[in-house]
Amino acid sequence: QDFDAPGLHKEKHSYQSDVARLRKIVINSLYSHKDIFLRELISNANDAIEKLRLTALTDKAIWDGGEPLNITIKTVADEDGKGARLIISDTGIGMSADELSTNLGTLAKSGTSDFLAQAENSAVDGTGTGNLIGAFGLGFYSSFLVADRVYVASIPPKSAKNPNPVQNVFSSNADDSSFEIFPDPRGNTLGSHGTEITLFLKDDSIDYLDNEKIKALVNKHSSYSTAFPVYLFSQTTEEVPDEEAIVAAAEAAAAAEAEAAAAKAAKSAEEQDADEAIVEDEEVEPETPKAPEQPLTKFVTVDDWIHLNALPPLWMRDPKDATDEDYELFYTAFWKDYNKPLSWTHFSGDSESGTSFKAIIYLPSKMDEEYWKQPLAYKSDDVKLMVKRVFITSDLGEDVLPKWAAWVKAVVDAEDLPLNVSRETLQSTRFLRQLKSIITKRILQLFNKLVDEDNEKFKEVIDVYGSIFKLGAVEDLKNRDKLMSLIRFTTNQRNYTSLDQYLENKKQGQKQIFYLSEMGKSTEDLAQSVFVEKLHARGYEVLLLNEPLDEIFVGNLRQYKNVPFQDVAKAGLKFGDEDVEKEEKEEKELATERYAPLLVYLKEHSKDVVRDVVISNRLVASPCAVVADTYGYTANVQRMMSASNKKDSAPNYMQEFAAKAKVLEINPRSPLIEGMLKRVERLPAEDEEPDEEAEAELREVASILVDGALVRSGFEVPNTNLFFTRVDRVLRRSLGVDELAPTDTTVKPAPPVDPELPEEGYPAEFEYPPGTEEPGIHLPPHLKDQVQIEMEPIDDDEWEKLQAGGGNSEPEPVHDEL
Ligand SMILES: Nc1ncnc2c1ncn2[C@@H]1O[C@H](COP(=O)(O)OP(=O)(O)OP(=O)(O)O)[C@@H](O)[C@H]1O
Repeated sequence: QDFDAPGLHKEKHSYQSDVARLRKIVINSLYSHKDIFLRELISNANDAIEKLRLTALTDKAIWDGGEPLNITIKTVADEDGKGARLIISDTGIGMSADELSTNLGTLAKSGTSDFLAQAENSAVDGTGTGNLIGAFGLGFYSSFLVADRVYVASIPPKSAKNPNPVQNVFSSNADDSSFEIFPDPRGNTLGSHGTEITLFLKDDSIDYLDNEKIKALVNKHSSYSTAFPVYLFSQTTEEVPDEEAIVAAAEAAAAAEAEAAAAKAAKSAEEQDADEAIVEDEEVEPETPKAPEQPLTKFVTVDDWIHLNALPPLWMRDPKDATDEDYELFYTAFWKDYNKPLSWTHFSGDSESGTSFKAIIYLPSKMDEEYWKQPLAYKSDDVKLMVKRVFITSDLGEDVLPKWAAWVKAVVDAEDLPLNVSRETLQSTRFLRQLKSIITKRILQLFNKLVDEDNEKFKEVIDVYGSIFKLGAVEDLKNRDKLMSLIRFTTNQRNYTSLDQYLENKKQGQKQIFYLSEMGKSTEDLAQSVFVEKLHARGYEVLLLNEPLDEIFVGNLRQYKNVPFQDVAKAGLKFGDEDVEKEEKEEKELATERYAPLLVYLKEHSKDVVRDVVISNRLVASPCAVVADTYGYTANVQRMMSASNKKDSAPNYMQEFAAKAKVLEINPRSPLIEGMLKRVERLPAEDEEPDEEAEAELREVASILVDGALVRSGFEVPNTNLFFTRVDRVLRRSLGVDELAPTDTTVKPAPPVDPELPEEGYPAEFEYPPGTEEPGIHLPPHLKDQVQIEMEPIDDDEWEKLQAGGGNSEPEPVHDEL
């Protein structure tokens, strides 16, 4: 009986809407990647067998270790008229009718809707379909790339919940929005557990009937997807001895011999009779009759199961026998990461506890986004522990790796651990405790090897792992020095500079490592900062830090090889060359004397923002800058503090104090500052008649100067509106426009309240954009930060037309802009 036999009771179910969408995307956009279906189905089969084996560790009734665990592939040409089929079976955990319906009819993944929206977009513009496969395992639904009809027959093992499991079938057509579930009309063909997926191939996919193609595909994409054997059904024609023909031939030969003997006897009797009569007759031997010629072999079709993944797993092989491609394919198959790994190391060893093991450690080329959300709480399941090639667990507990290395992907195969080791016992084994230092040591070695051997690759490493090294240096005291030596910085002079290189470039007398830190700012912008200008002009190197971790990093470490870090935006900066410093000191003293009136004036004027105003020796071209005290907040830290304290309404005096702990530094060589000094000096003395206009003007210039210094130094101005009103006034003055001439600020008020209430709800035919439940403007996620919505002004005529159309008889005042 087949799946479509008449009279079967088939229960019809609808696909969850996301499944319908996903299937559509898969079918429409991944056409040129059809091959992936096989990899996906083999990977599912592997997972199902793995699950069976793991469940059986605690419940022997499920599988006693006797029956073989394997995956089989069989092709059937359309000789029986049912259609060409590819059948993929496994002896895994199987599914009940309910599981068939939930697992194959719904998507349980979080973030699926986002993914689908993204996928739909990339499918529309034809880009990124390759990435799409990478971003999301398309799993079972990729079957529909090659099949227009799919049947999944499955039976779960006997369990307390399901003591008499039945083999059920899930069936669906590629274009159906529903699927059916029904008991398998063939009865139980799968034994005690397992799944069989029958793909009725589309006309354009008949080439998957070719065993050679299947072999090539499994070799390329799936030889590492599973450690369980994958067998391909094959039929070959062989020439074998044809027993029947041999017997018949022997009989025929015997008969012919007998006939010949009889003929000979008859002839000799005849000869005796005629002996005297015909003496001259020549003696002629009677011809021996030949047995009819028959082939003694025949051609038979021989069924065979070819083992496709017979090579030992990659980690068990000698690294010399494996190619880069082998390592890359293994990585993809094992961790389902479709981005090529950055690098890897393959080694074997003996732990101190005497366990010998083989391992491969990979550096992924992208950090899992989840990692950076909470690097110190990230728990990976990417270190896979095997015992004698059998997967045991990837849950190795909290501390299997240092936090900074929790992203690593590794497979470790231990020879001498018991196969049925439970997670709890495992965690107390010495081997696991040693694993942490083994893996950490090897990762660091791998990074150092890249530093020594492959500079270009190491730059890629820095782009991905740069922040990780900083985190590690803060968090992992034991490996701090090694991690510090891996960190690279952009400086005002070069890129990818290590701290050792920085120290080699240190100038005579320099006793500080100079840095400027502002999160999120480009290093180009940082290099232009007022705080860097003099250091740069004099040839000093300054580390330009713009990553979130940087401030924490320098704040925690404070020094490298006994040389302290110095924030160039803070007080305490010392060049260290005594002569210059002496000269500068004298210059500064002279300037302080000369600029005393301006310093006093500015100090009074900016007392709400800064603690003091002083002559600067750090500025070259800029007129002024705001510098934080050693204990004060830099602009960067102040921004971080105010972002994290927005909701905290209670005033924090410590913070206010720290925020004000900054100094305005002015550049005595700047003409602007000189000009201001002159203006201050020209102000009438206290006992003279005040010149209100001149005073107001100077106040304004001073305010703009202080605010400008704040902005230049990365701080926010206290009152942006006021700042711009002042700039506006100065601009008017410089243009000779009347400062007090008012701007026409009249606007047309809104029309009166509309008495008509909008209808509730939305029209019946209203369709929300896919993936949204709320009305509104919905942008696909990749456009969210790039698109701004602008309202178009409606001109008066148009508005009046609208008004007239709306039946409003009285002319209403109208808006000139909406
Ligand atoms: N051969 C199988 N045996 C048992 N269960 C299966 C089999 N194939 C699929 N399933 C079940 O169906 C679910 C959905 O499969 P699907 O391939 O769509 O996604 P997935 O395997 O969970 O994810 P991904 O393919 O992205 O790894 C699986 O999680 C599993 O529970």
